Amino acid sequence: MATAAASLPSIKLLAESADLKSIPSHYDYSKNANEPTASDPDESLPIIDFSLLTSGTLDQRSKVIDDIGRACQDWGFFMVVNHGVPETLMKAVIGACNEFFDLTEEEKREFEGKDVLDPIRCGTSFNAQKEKVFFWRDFLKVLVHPQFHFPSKPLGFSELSLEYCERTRKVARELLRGVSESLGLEDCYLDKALDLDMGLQVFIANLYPPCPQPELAMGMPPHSDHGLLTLLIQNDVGGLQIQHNGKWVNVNALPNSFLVNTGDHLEIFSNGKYKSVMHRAAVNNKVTRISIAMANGPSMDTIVSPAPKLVEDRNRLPAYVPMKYKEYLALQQGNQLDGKSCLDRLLLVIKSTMARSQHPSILLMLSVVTLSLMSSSKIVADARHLLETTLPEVPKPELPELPKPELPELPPLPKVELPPLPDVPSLPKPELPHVPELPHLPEIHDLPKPTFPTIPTSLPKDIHFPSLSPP
Ligand SMILES: O=C(O)CCC(=O)C(=O)O
Ligand SMILES: [Fe+2]
Repeated sequence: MATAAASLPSIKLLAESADLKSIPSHYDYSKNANEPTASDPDESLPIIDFSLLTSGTLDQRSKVIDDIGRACQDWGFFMVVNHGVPETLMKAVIGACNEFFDLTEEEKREFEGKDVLDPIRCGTSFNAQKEKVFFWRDFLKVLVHPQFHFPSKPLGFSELSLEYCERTRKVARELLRGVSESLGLEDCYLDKALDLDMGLQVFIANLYPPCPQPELAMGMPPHSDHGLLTLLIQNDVGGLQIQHNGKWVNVNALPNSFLVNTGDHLEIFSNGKYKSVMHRAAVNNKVTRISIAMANGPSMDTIVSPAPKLVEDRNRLPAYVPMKYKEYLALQQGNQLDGKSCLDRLLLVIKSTMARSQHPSILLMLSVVTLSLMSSSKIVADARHLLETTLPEVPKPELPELPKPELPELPPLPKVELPPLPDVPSLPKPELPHVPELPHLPEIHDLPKPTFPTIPTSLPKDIHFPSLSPP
């Protein structure tokens, strides 16, 4: 595939080639995966009025926070209205993206990038080096925070996008404060735990030109996003579909709204309460669709694990192995885009335990393996202590080789009842060593008698005494 990938033209070029009546077979996604078609949703998609979050009364704010929590839990998706980002700015950035994709193939090659973590990358499909079937999509992907990078062409694109990135980042951070509160945490808990001051923001522009056989091709296959929340806008042409209650539903966007979806790192952080939503982009045979997704995540160096407060305080087992965000990103971006396969790797320990273990002690032991990878040293220490003191006879289990799992849907985690800690036996009174008696002090002998100088007893003979007789 590497040869085909290396010579793969942009989808724009292919779509514009004269007389294209059918798609080349390596764009036929239907051969690869029989994806069910989408329909319009039975109920209306959740709508969040952003202005009530920032300037509503206390009651209005707490209602919006409840709505955000419910939307994250039931849908993994909501539309945000009254967000304060000017519509003119949104439209101008979409227009500038269109101009970028209009650059010549050679001009765009300057921004191609090599590595999946390069700050500026453009190309076609998702990861053409790894794919067997390609997607009907060209893209530009730029890391815009904590450092702002951007292509130097077309003129003015970078300045306009900087403004747009900053405005959407503010909206995303405000929404994440609401998300944090909706989880029963302080509004700044998530922000601090995931170091959002240094949070990664990625600007992703997608171009989906008209496709002669839209029912066979796929713009973007089913996937979840890696970050916390993604804010998406489009050029008034629909195509986004999300999975809801096992069915694919069309997202019919409200004018001037952000389409917001939950990402894998929100699922990890909330310990599975807010699942990242599966979504895909369908294509059409009439007009070009452009979308801009702003992915907002933790800082690249944060090791993300389920929020300790959600695990410790609520007596839950963490359901995901911790991983540095940067490594997760490299893993997801460096492979084929395949549903939630990347996130599933972090879930495997628990899943395989659930699937194979009949014995709660094995569940406990494997949980300790999970826990020992976690940052909360208190939980790890408690769990290890428990294992050592209550289960000394349990042999280390021989874990079978895990096949590329066809795993059943994860049933809800059972609450593991931890046995009470054993009584600590009282320590025997220590035998104190015998302290030897002090030796007698030596007797102080009489001081030697001082020798006094001998005082002469007779006067010297030659002393002359004056005569005492009267003269
Ligand atoms: O274009 C769309 O509607 C979806 C894009 C998307 O999912 C993404 O860029 O991650
Ligand atoms: Fe996405």
